[in-house]
Amino acid sequence: MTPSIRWLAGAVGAHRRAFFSTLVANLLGQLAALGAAVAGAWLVGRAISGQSAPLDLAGAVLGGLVAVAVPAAWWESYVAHDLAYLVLAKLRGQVYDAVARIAPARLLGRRSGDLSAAVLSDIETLEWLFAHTLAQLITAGTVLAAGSVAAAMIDPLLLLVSLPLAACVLTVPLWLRKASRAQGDELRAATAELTSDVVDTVQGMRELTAFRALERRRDLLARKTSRLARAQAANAARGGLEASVTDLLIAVAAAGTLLLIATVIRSPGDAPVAMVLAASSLGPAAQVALLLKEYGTLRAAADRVHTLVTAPANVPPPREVLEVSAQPDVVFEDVRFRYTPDGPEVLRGVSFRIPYGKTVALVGASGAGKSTCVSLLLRYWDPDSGRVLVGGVPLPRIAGLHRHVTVVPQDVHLFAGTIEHNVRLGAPGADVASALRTAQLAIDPAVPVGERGVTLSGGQRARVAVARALATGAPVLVLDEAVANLDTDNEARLAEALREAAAGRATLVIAHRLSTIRRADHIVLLEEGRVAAEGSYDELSERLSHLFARQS
Ligand SMILES: Nc1ncnc2c1ncn2[C@@H]1O[C@H](COP(=O)(O)OP(=O)(O)OP(=O)(O)O)[C@@H](O)[C@H]1O
Repeated sequence: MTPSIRWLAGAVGAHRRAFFSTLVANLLGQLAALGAAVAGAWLVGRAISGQSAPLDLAGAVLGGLVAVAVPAAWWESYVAHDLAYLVLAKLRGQVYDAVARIAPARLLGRRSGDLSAAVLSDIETLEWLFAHTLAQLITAGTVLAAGSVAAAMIDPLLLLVSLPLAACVLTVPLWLRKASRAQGDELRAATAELTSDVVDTVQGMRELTAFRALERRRDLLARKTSRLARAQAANAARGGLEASVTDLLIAVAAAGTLLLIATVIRSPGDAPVAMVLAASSLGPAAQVALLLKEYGTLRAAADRVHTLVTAPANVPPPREVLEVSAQPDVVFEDVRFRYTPDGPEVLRGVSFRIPYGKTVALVGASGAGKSTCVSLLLRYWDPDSGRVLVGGVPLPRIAGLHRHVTVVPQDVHLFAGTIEHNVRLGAPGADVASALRTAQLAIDPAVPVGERGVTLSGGQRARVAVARALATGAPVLVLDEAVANLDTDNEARLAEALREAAAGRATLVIAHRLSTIRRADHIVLLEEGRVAAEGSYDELSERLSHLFARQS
C-alpha cells in the first residue's frame, strides 16, 4: 500500500459509521441477489429432475429476497455516495489549506492548470474509490465464501472448479498492473498538461492574438489532446481486455461445473444451482476486479493530492511571538538568501533600514534582488542567514504579519466582484470611500470589475491595489513598481497621495522611474544581491544616472 492510499484509508476511517452502513447495505444487496438466483435455479433443478417443488414457499422466498435486494441496492448507492462526499469535502478542505500554506512562494513553481487538475479532477477520481470500491472488496470476499460453502454442500468437488477460477478472476488486474500503473500516470500527466495549457491559453488570449500566434497555439493544444487521447485509448484497451478475460473465466466456471456434474457427480438436478453458484459467487469478485483495473488512475490521483496536502509550509509558523509597536521601522540585517539549495545566492549580505515615517526606494538593475527583498519582507521565504525585523521584532516572531506589512504588488490580481469587494480584501470593515479617495480613484465602489479586473484600465487596477493596501491600515507599506501603469499626470497625483499616506508609515518603494525615486527620503542601490551604495537622491545622482542610462 502506497503512503497516499494509506492516507486515503485513514480519511475513510474517520467516518466509520457511514462506511459500516455502506458495507451492510452492499452485503445485504449482494447476498439477497445471490439467494434469489439460487432459489430460482433450485426450482429449475427440481423441474429438470422431475421432482415436485413447494411453489408457494419458493415464490415467497424468492419474493422476499428480491424485496430485500432491490431497496438494499438503492440504500447502498445512497450511503456510498454520502460517505464519498463526506470524505471528499474534507479532502477539498485539506487541499485548500495546503495551497494556502505553500502559497505564494511554492505556487510560483507550479502551473495553475496543474493545480486546478489536482484540486478538481483528481478529487473526482478519488470519489470513485470511496463510493464504489472499498465496501465492494469486503462484500466480494463474503459472497465468494457464502457461494463456496453452498457449493460444497452440494459436492465439495465443485470447489475444484470454482476456487481456482475465483483466484484467477481476482488477480486479473494484477496481471497487467505494471501497464495499468504506467497508463494511470500517463493519463493523469496528459490531463494535467492539457488543463494547464488550456488555462494558460485562455489567460494569454490577448497576447496570442496580438502576436498572431493563435494557429501555433492550436497546433500545440492539438498535440496535447492527441497525447491524452492516446493515453485514454491505451487505458481503455487494457481495461477492455481485462473485462473480456474476466467474462471468459466466469463462463469457464459455469461450463466446468456443468461438465463436473455431468461426468463425475452425476446429479443433473443440482446443475442449475451449482452453475448459478459458480457464476454468481464470482460476479462481485469480477466487479471488484473491473474496478481495480482503474487502480493505476486512482493511485496517480491519490499521489498527486497527497503530495500537495503533505507539502510543508514554506516558512514555519510564528513562535515565541512578540508585540510590534504601532510605529515600527523595518531593518534588513546582513540578509543572505538563495531560492534553491543549489541555486545562486541572490542576496549576499543585504543590510538597510526604513525608518518609520520615511520612504526608502530600492533600486538596481533587473535581477539585482529587489523583488526578493520584498518577498522576504512579506515572509514568503525566510533568509538563509541574517534577519528582517519590523519594529525590532524578527519576522518569525510576529503573529499576523499582514496586520503590520501590506503590499501593492507588481502584478495586481483583482477578483471578479465589485471595487468595494476588492478594496476590502484585507480589511472587511474598511472605509472604502476614504481609501479610494487617497488612491485618487474617483469611481463608484459598487462597480463590478470583471474577471481579473478586465473592465478597468491598467492605471485604475493599480489604484484599486493601492486603495486595498491602504485600507488595511498596516504601518509598513511595500510598493512594488506600483506606478508602472500610470501616466505622468496620474503618477504625480498618486505620488502626492502616497506621500500623505507615507507620513504615518514605513514605506519601501521599488520603482524604475527616476521621478518616483527622487521623491524618496533615502535610496538603497542594489547590485547583484549587495547594497552597492545608499544615500539621498543628490548623493547618488551620478550612480543613478548611470543605472538609468544603461536601462534606457
Ligand atoms: N522564484 C524564484 N526562483 C528562483 N530564482 C528566482 C526566483 N525569483 C527570482 N529569482 C532570481 O533571483 C534573482 C533576483 O530576482 P529579483 O526578482 O529579486 O530581481 P529584481 O531586482 O526584482 O529584478 P526586476 O527589476 O527585473 O524585477 C534573479 O536572478 C532571478 O532570476
